[in-house]
Amino acid sequence: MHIIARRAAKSIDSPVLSSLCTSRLTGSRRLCTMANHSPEQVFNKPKVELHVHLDGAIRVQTILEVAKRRGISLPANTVKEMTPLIIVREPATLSKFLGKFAEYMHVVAGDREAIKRIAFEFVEDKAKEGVIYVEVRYSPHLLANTQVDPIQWNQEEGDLSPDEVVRLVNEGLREGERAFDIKARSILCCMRHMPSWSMNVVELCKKYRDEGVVAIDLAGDESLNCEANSEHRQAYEEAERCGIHRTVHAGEVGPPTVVKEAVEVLKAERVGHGYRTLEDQVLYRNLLAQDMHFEVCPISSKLTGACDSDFTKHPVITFRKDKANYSLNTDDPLIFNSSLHDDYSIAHQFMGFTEEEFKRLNIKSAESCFLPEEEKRKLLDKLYDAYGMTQSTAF
Ligand SMILES: O=c1[nH]cnc2c1ncn2[C@@H]1O[C@H](CO)[C@@H](O)[C@H]1O
Repeated sequence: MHIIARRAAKSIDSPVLSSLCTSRLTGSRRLCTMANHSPEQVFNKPKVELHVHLDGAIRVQTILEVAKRRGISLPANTVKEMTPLIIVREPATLSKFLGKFAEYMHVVAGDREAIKRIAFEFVEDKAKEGVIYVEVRYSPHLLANTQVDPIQWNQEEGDLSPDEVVRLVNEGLREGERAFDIKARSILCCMRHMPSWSMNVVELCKKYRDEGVVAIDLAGDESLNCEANSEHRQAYEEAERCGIHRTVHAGEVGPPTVVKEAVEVLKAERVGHGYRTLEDQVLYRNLLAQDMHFEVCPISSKLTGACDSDFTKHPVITFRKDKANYSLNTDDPLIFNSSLHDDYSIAHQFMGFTEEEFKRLNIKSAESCFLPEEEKRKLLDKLYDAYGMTQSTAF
């Protein structure tokens, strides 16, 4: 099998793989040993990532440096001491996981330099993982300290608006693209518990659609609000009216009705996670027939408690068997202490993914990305080329 490229890689000693594998809740020992000691990297080829949160993908070192510069005291001063305070090691709940953002968001929120920096460094980190196209998402309101009600993370009112946050992230991503030769676009998140922000989110999507913002998302705790509030619905209606692309976190921990609503009411073109779709076979078959894209995040789904902690029972195995349209993504690599290589390794080692399937899912990801058609075509050509395929031999 040619799937494994022999190369020294970060994933070799990946803390997440060893912690996931030594967990009593995970699969077999043989696979664990392989994950811990294998000097090999799964699928060392260009990749596309569609579901990753900017504020869940910050470097711990950056958090420490920004805190120091701003005179913000943290409970730890080194990466080694700070990391355990931020990460989730064992399967928890989505609500508990979301609480982890409070450990560090106050450090970067409201700070222009930090926001631009995290966007730039994000692109560098993705380039190192072999990602050639990424769509990164965040809530501008969670990083602002004015023109947002309520101001988050106990910040004092300042002068950084959600609008300026978007401009700063755009700049950081653009500089990252130039420096690391990959393409990065962004998705702006509405938050389930903050419907009053949503119209502003869609307005920002419209304003910055020519500067790298490609879509709107609805994130946050689906377990608390199963039905989208009318303000979210209005924002999505406006997005559709203006041709802004749409994705929605749905069926991660919420029931299949959330997925149905996302697709039928919010007119989502992709589903964030979507695991619980499988509980409604009629809905699932319909979505398969529509070639709906599922943004799957394996490690995340275990640590948020969204899926069974045994990876050999993961819904993406069914997606693969059914030749569904899905991507593999990290979601929040900071909090899961993971990398995209780790997610691919899990898919390979516990779910039997082959090189053929990795190629197929990356091509489906590119087809489902929110780039304009011509740019999408170029991205697809790059992948076909890197995978030694012509379009006629495509899946
Ligand atoms: O897996 C997830 N499910 C739902 N919401 C999430 C997940 N990961 C992050 N966020 C939420 O999205 C916000 C904007 O990036 C994050 O601040 C977090 O609250």
